[in-house]
Amino acid sequence: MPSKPTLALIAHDAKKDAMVEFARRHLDKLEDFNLVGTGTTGGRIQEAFPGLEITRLKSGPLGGDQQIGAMIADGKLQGLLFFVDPLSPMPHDVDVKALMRLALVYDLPMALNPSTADILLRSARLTGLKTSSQTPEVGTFAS
Ligand SMILES: O=C(CO)COP(=O)(O)O
Repeated sequence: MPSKPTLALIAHDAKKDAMVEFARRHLDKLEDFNLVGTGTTGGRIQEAFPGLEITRLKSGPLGGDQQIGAMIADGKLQGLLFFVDPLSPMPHDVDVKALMRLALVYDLPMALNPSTADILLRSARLTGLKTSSQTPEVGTFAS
């Protein structure tokens, strides 16, 4: 039996309630994935839903975004739900940007707000049809 696809959940502080609410709406569906999350986001989800397994990485500002970026580069992630706060300055803005950039480089399904995440989670593409292990065309980066 194929292993479950891996889905990363990340939310900035102002969006953490929205992420918990999103998880509540999709609890059944989320069980179809290996879940990983940045430290605080993962903690909030664990606290709200103790039966749901989620691997917690470091907190975003302490390297969690970069850990998830590395998973994308290694082909270990099939989807990213990243509820971004567009109204607050972030000390780790460069990490946020780098993570989104890798999701774009590898054409990883990525949702940045709950309404798009609702759509993405319904997509068959996310449930195992795609892996992010393809290396982008080297020519893409030629100067
Ligand atoms: O800062 C984050 C993403 O950029 C999220 O990290 P936390 O889930 O640890 O708050």
